[in-house]
Amino acid sequence: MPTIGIADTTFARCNMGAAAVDELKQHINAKLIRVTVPGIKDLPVAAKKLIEEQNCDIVMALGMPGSKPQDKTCAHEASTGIIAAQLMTNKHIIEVFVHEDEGRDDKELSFLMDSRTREHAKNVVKMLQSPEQMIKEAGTGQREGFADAKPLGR
Ligand SMILES: Cc1nc2c(=O)[nH]c(=O)nc-2n(C[C@H](O)[C@H](O)[C@H](O)CO)c1C
Repeated sequence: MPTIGIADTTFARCNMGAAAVDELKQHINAKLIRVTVPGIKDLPVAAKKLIEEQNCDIVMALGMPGSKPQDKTCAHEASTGIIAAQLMTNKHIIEVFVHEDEGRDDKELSFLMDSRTREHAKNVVKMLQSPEQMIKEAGTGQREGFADAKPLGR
């Protein structure tokens, strides 16, 4: 049985961790280990600890960068840290970030945070259980949250 780590933040304005747990439970029989940290810059070490200390096979790193310039910088730093943690551990850490200004209003932001989390949870299940399905979807313009892009058909 695989072990999946879920790391989320208190900074986010929706409970992304709960959405991930709910979606994963619908699709996979796995041990789920959840941690919550203050913000996205705390996610890299949280994910690394889930992999190294809790033996997670894969981790979802969930967060909401705010809309201010300093939040954008923070998001870039957090992403760099998450990539470094992946390289250090040789495990995937699926970064699920929803920028606060991606939604036109609170309703759309809430929808996006939930739907992007859930669609990436399904990606995690596929990556663990049926990587061949990911290959089938290569180049199909998949987008998590909003509508998929149109494939170019070549
Ligand atoms: C400026 C800033 N912006 C964000 C953000 O947009 N989203 C987020 O989740 N967290 C932010 N933080 C907090 C940091 O990620 C971190 O939690 C603190 O610096 C403590 O390590 C900070 C400090």
